Amino acid sequence: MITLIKFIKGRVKGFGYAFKGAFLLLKTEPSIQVQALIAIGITVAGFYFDITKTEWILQIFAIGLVMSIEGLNTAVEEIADFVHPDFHDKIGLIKDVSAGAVFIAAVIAVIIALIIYIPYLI
Ligand SMILES: Nc1ncnc2c1ncn2[C@@H]1O[C@H](COP(=O)(O)OP(=O)(O)OP(=O)(O)O)[C@@H](O)[C@H]1O
Repeated sequence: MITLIKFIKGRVKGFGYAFKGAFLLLKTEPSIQVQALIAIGITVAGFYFDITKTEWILQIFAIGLVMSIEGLNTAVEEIADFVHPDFHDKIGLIKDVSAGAVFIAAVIAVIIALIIYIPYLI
């Protein structure tokens, strides 16, 4: 029983840290702020065009994919700047690869958006 309470307390604590991290990202990261605005815009579009349940799922998945990978990209950039604040080719490569992951997710999200909305617009 005590182990279970400890476990639950640990998870609640972990959730608190994660919530703080998400809040910090939204408060301090311009790219996440832009993505959050796009997410709001596309959500309004979803209601406007009355998209289907499956389209909502795809849309929410795409938003989550881009924003969560952007969060990880920010973490990678922070680690890179912390372990090696000076210019280094390897740090540049690490940051480029990390940004590349965001780019892939963003391209996927745009493709999903086009598949959803083009039929409503033609
Ligand atoms: N210490 C460094 N050494 C070598 N190249 C770097 C270094 N810091 C940044 N770069 C290069 O500059 C690019 C931009 O890095 P930066 O840390 O400014 O990220 P950013 O794309 O502006 O991040 P964001 O806009 O998400 O905060 C990197 O992708 C990398 O090519």
